Amino acid sequence: MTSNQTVKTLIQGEWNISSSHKTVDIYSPHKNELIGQVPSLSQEELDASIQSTVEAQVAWESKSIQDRGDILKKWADILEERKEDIGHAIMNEVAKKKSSAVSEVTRTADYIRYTVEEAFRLDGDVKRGDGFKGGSPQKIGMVEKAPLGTILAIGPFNYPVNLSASKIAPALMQGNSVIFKPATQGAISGIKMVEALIDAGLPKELLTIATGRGSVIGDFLVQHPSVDMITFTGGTGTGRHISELSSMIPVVLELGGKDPAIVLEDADLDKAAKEIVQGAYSYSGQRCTAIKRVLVKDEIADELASKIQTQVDELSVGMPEDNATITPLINQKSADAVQNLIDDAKEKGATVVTGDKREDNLLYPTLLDRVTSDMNVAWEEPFGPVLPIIRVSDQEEAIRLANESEYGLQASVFSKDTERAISIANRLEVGSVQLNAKTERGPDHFPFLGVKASGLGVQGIQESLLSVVRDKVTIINM
Ligand SMILES: NC(=O)C1=CN([C@@H]2O[C@H](COP(=O)(O)OP(=O)(O)OC[C@H]3O[C@@H](n4cnc5c(N)ncnc54)[C@H](OP(=O)(O)O)[C@@H]3O)[C@@H](O)[C@H]2O)C=CC1
Ligand SMILES: O=C(O)[C@H](O)COP(=O)(O)O
Repeated sequence: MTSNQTVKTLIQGEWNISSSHKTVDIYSPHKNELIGQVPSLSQEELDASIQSTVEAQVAWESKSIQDRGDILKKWADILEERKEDIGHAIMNEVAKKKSSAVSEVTRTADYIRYTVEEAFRLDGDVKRGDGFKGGSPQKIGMVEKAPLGTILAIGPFNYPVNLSASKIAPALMQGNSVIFKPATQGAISGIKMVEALIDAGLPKELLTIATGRGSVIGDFLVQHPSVDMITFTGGTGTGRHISELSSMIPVVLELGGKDPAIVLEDADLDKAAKEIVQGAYSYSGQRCTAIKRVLVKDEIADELASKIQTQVDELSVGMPEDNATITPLINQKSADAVQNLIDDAKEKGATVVTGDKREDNLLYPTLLDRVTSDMNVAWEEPFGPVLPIIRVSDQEEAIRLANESEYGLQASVFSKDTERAISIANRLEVGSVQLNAKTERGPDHFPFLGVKASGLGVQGIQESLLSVVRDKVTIINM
């Protein structure tokens, strides 16, 4: 494929390829064929584009919030009009089943609309000087929310449109400009999403799409002196690296997880099994919020395992075009990593209840029982369709194992005794706890956060809007 088949990126206010003609190949995970190329930008090109994006921010900030909102609402409408086309790109690039790929686009349009409305409601504050002992009533403090400047938004492959727009929309709405670094596997979808934004009327200079491999351009972007804030979703290793490199700027990190489902003896086991299977296996387990281990009381473990197995065996396995739930993983390396976890558990005595079958990067949904703490799958995050069942003797052991993980994104607790479930929830070191339901991010206006190795800062619509502004205080001395 030559460079004239390369998908153009947005640099210095123009849709363009790299002047070096260097590109990165994008292969479809399930067809295993080249589906396009994106420009591999040099540091010099990025630097020039960041400069023009920084300069464009001044005029954008001075626009009225209504005008900014109009452009973003139009963006949402265009995304919805193009949901099939963009959904198709997502499906091709990350092997997400067609219906979920399309609903990722409509979910994104809804997210943008809510962001606009929420931004209208986020007013500043007025402080009285005499509210503090000795303060003068002649002093009035006007506390406004000012944009931080230029936001570096870095997204992961698994939601290449939604998790990018959920960073870009709040940043723009609050008057910032944006450097968008899409995941390489997902960059074509990300570019299509930005095309819709430009067609909605966003000034082109206001956004740079920094295409190229994160391993090549990532450190340069993160350390760029014109970046005023970083918002990142991706792996914990990358997130840690970014937080070490960045200096004196705010950073929001949404990282990996090892979400436990704690199932108590008084739970509705049919409901628990259904929620656990949906939570663990949708999009082949490639979700940070996927249920990644079951901690179950020994006395009900056989029954629960059997109910989970029945449902796992009903999951459709195949291609994203056919709307299969289990589709090929993002690449061979990821499939190898998941397979290694399964093999390690088997060697150490785990029981394969179902699954453990592989065709290239297509892994069949796998359920492991009698997983113990010496097995890697008890602790590591598999970004794939494998679920370990860990049997516990009592509630205390479940809480201890849940909290022993380095991760702390979400957890589920299944019990008919709500007070008991809440008291367990209060002891879990995670961002959110779901009572009697699977772990998941939505609804999207709820705060979404991870603690420990799962993240730093909070997303969610209001929280994301607040993460890209600072207080600007003007004191009137009457
Ligand atoms: N908590 C949450 O909300 C979520 C967490 N995740 C986590 O993300 C992981 C899977 O996503 P994946 O895309 O593989 O994650 P990665 O961490 O591999 O990549 C995420 C993004 O970071 C970029 N990147 C890579 N190196 C650098 C660097 N040095 N500096 C700056 N950016 C860099 C990548 O670019 P490139 O693609 O070019 O390498 C990509 O855009 C899982 O661990 C999952 O749990 C995923 C979704 C949601
Ligand atoms: O990337 C992820 O995994 C998401 O943040 C989780 O979103 P979901 O729970 O809506 O799939």
